Amino acid sequence: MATPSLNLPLIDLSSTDRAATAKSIRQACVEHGFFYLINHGINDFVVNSMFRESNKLFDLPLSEKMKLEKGKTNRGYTPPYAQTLDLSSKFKGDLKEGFYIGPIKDRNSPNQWPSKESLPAWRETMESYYEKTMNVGSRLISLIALALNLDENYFTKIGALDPPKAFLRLLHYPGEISESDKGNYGASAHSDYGMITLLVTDGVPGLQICREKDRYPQLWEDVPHVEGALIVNIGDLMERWTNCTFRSTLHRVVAVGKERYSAAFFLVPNYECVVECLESCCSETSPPRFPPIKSGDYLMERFRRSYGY
Ligand SMILES: O=C(O)CCC(=O)C(=O)O
Ligand SMILES: [Fe+2]
Repeated sequence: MATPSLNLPLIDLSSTDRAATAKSIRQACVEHGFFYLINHGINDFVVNSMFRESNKLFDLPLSEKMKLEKGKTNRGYTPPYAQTLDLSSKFKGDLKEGFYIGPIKDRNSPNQWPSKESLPAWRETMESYYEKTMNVGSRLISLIALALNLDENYFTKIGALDPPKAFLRLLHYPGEISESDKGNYGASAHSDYGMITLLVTDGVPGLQICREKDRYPQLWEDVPHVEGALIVNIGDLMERWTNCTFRSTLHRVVAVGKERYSAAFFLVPNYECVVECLESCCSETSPPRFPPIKSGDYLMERFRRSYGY
């Protein structure tokens, strides 16, 4: 049976009617946990430059990339099979390789960069993409606060974005796969861990979502490419904050026999921030479903399990 395709909502970040935009965001997050963001202001040149440099990094020999291997602070290169997003997967790991870039100004945990000799424009290009996406993410978070009937600066005021914490993960999925990897995934089924994720892809298909995670059998639907749009999805900590009013939707990347590049920007709450049910999302009849948890504790545990350490 062919996989159905979805018509996810389109949210226009340039709209001056913030109340109407917040309303559309609320509907998208309640119904899908995924939407397209258009008119976000990150121009094609910035996105294309990011992909061009990302391509160059993944083209380096494995031995070169392994010199930049990610440590426990989550910055640097992750080879194929390093992570298994679906903890029930029978394969030795997901097919993707990746590269994490953390907060640019974080002096305690510096990023790793390829040498200027091998990739002279790399760092500058990635820092520029990171800053621009962070800016879009912050604007979106204030609209999400409005969508939750909160003050637009709510998440900044409670320290979730102070200082902002986000990881840009460049991803590369192989085209051809070996016999033993038949049935394996580029990225196996998972939901993201943080507040929101802002994703761009090179247009090669593969991303699918499953809206009802508890339904059996699961129904997976293709997320079509929309030129120029970012794909935004809600993460698990936002789902906890909203007492499941907003959905953190299960998704995966299937192997389509074609090489694929994407870049996921994970906006996560500052590690010191305590995530607990928002007042606007609980009532006597709908009490909090999760106990309060420190963002850093939650995220470290999720990372640890997916990387098997
Ligand atoms: O590459 C994609 O389209 C999705 C990646 C993803 O879901 C992730 O890295 O969390
Ligand atoms: Fe994801």
